[in-house]
Amino acid sequence: MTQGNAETADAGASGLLRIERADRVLTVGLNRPAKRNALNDGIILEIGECFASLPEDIGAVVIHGIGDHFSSGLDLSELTEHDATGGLLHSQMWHRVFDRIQYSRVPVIAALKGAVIGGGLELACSAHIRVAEPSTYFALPEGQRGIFVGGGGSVRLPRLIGVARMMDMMLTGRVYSATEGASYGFAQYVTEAGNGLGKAMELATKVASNAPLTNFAVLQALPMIAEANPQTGLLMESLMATVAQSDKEAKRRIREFLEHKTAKVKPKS
Ligand SMILES: COc1cc(/C=C/C(=O)SCCNC(=O)CCNC(=O)[C@H](O)C(C)(C)COP(=O)(O)OP(=O)(O)OC[C@H]2O[C@@H](n3cnc4c(N)ncnc43)[C@H](O)[C@@H]2OP(=O)(O)O)ccc1O
Repeated sequence: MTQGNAETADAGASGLLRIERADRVLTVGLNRPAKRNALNDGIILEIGECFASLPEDIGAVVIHGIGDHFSSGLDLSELTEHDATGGLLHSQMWHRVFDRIQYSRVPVIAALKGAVIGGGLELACSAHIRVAEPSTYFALPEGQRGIFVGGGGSVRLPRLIGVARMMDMMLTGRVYSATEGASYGFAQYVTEAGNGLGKAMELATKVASNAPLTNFAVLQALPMIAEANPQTGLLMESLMATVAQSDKEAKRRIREFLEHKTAKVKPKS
């Protein structure tokens, strides 16, 4: 990990990640541009360490790619070293790391550009919000390589884009542009060229200003509620709402609004 400034998290020192901090936002840069940020074991393990040891006062994380691409996916030069058992362990290692992202205490925003391929797309899907520059393209070329997704893609991607579209992607190798991707749910924002990281930082600063308990409920409870049967879901919602509103942070924020001390909710003029 490259030391960005004195407040940089301490996930390792290999240079595979460039981790920097701006106020309450941590940026995690995949730093193998010569290999188009292909995800080798080293970089996956460092991502895992980084998310396991997020500083307590961090409010959001932005993950991005150094160079022209987010990530070209699994480092294909390493996969050939695995037998079946090794393959299983490898995939499960990715699952653990990407779960740390998905179940992170704070929101994670992926700033995408260029290639978002295979395991790179699986990584992006474990984030909570995805921002794409116009250069971004999404693809799952596993079929061409004779492999299958191994980073949780078969679980997370159908939930974003549907089983039929994922089947089409995997069977035909179809490449989706940034705008197509956004319309299908790969990305929530498409920015101007060169502004992906800036937009992601802007969003991260905004989400980091939310009450931590609300962010926690959105990240941890919302996905479970959405998949639960309606009765269970509604009960979970009521419980979560009760916990959140009894927190002193909610009381403080609501009082500030009633005393006209905080911003109103208005559309941008
Ligand atoms: C099965 O268990 C799994 C699976 C997985 C996840 C699976 C996957 O991710 S499958 C998808 C794998 N990725 C690809 O097939 C993409 C391959 N790369 C490209 O198509 C191109 O490199 C590019 C991304 C479009 C960029 O093109 P360009 O800008 O022209 O750059 P290049 O000259 O091609 O590349 C420069 C340099 O980087 C090397 N490289 C690029 N991508 C990879 C890669 N994915 N793996 C290894 N190396 C890569 C390329 O070879 C060049 O190297 P040189 O030495 O020649 O300079 C997950 C978990 C499981 O358990």
